[in-house]
Amino acid sequence: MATVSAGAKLPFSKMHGLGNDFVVLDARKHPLVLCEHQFRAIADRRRGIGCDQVIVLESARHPDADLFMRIRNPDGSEASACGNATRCIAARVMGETGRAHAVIETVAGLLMAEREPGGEEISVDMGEARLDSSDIPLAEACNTLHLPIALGPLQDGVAVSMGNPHAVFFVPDVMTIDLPSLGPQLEHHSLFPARANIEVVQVIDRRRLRMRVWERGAGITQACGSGACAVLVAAVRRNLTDRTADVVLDGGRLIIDWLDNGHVRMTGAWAQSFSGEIDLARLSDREGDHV
Ligand SMILES: N[C@H](CCC[C@H](N)C(=O)O)C(=O)O
Repeated sequence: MATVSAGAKLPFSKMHGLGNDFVVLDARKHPLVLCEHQFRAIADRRRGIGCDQVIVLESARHPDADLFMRIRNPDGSEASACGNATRCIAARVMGETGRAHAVIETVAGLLMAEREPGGEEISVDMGEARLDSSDIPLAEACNTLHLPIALGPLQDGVAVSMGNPHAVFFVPDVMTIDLPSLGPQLEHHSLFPARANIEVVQVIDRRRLRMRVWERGAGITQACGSGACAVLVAAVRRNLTDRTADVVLDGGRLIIDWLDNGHVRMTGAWAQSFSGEIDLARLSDREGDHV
């Protein structure tokens, strides 16, 4: 793959799902190799464009897929799943093809997406929820329904993988939890060798959950699609909700279904914000540099 010359100007588009925002780079025609520090610089809200994840569109590897979606967190780490971005990219593919469905290939596998009647919302089959310690992954074999860690008000969590690791903690009121302090401590807990996305959730009733999230490699975001899937699965495993529920995040509502085949379907809105060009020569990872 050709690396991007320092003087390159990169076209991008901004999209978001419930306020979880993305810089989208289209490398389907011209392969793109960016260094970790360039991803960090692009995602930086002070020195770069600013986003929760940088999404790179690549040519599909799988014959059934429309494209391959690569996901990078603001810290430069690569993630295997991003529910909100999957809805945005699926909507973009549907706009390009005129079809009401799309197949998005990710590191975690093929994701099937459909446009809902009315077109405002997209449903994505996010694949199977994985529940075994080794699949999360956890550093030791344990009961993923009752994690052996406690930090202040966050205790007795539930681990779920949606292709990326999540630790879900049930609390009486999500607005009382000091996520900026507790989130990073748990993200980096020794039980999570690949770190973890941390969700706090309160049960409103058997069809409604309220959650907030500290995302691995990103911090607090307005919404986390894979996290909402993990929260619903955890609540069903604890017999706190039905297998379909509204999950209300800071940025809005997702409908999550844990299907009989073990897959999790997520339905929600998406949005295109604006587009522009990134002048890579001006992006720098040095603290204090300004674009
Ligand atoms: N921070 C996540 C990736 C983004 C997930 C989130 N934005 C979503 O919508 O699922 C991770 O490292 O696994």
